[in-house]
Amino acid sequence: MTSEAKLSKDDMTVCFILGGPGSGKGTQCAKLVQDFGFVHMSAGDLLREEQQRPGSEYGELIQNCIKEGKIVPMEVTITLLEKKIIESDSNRFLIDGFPRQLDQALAFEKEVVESTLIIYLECSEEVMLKRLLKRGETSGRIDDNKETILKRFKTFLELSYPVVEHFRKSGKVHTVPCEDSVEEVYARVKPIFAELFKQK
Ligand SMILES: Nc1ncnc2c1ncn2[C@@H]1O[C@H](COP(=O)(O)OP(=O)(O)OP(=O)(O)O)[C@@H](O)[C@H]1O
Ligand SMILES: O=c1ccn([C@@H]2O[C@H](COP(=O)(O)O)[C@@H](O)[C@H]2O)c(=O)[nH]1
Ligand SMILES: [Mg+2]
Repeated sequence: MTSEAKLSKDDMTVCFILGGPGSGKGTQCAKLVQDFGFVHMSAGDLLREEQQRPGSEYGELIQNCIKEGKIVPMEVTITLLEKKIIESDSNRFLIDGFPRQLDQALAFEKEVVESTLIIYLECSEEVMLKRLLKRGETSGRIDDNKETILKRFKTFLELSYPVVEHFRKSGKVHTVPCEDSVEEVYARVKPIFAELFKQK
């Protein structure tokens, strides 16, 4: 990583999709991809891919962090995200579940590219817990169990939510209540994108 942003906000659009564990980030991103042609990059998925890549020097570190609901050092995550952006033909990206911590937000915007828009999916822990326990019946994710979910909630509140607060000052954050059905939540998200970006 260098000390200056490598990419320009004038040439590309990066939207951060933030929210607690199980708030529905991935679900809403899938719908935005269909309607607005963004490339969806889930930081968690990229880390899981890297963890499983034979020969990865970060495999064990990533696995331990995910199991404990902790945050993987930003050098690893930013390198994976940056590589995906540079390799892509697109210039519209939804970055789901990143930045997870204030220093990550500052580093990514300074060294890679500034974000255009932030969606914050607001959800109670009660609803998120219910969704994640249900997802855990089939997901196979090592962090979809009650013990890890509670740790993930703590990490979100203490380290990740301050990222949302930070971006609020820039006026880029749109807070979306997300305890209703997928379609009802998307009916709130879609107009935000429709106003800023052309539909496919
Ligand atoms: N609005 C909704 N109503 C009911 N269930 C939902 C809703 N949105 C998502 N879900 C379900 O909740 C679970 C979590 O959703 P999703 O994977 O999109 O969340 P996430 O924020 O990406 O979670 P994580 O942070 O763990 O990656 C999934 O099983 C999904 O089908
Ligand atoms: O930027 C990130 C994103 C994720 N992690 C780790 O992965 C898990 C799962 O993330 P999901 O977004 O729920 O898929 C998360 O609890 C962290 O341990 C990360 O460190 N940095
Ligand atoms: Mg997800």
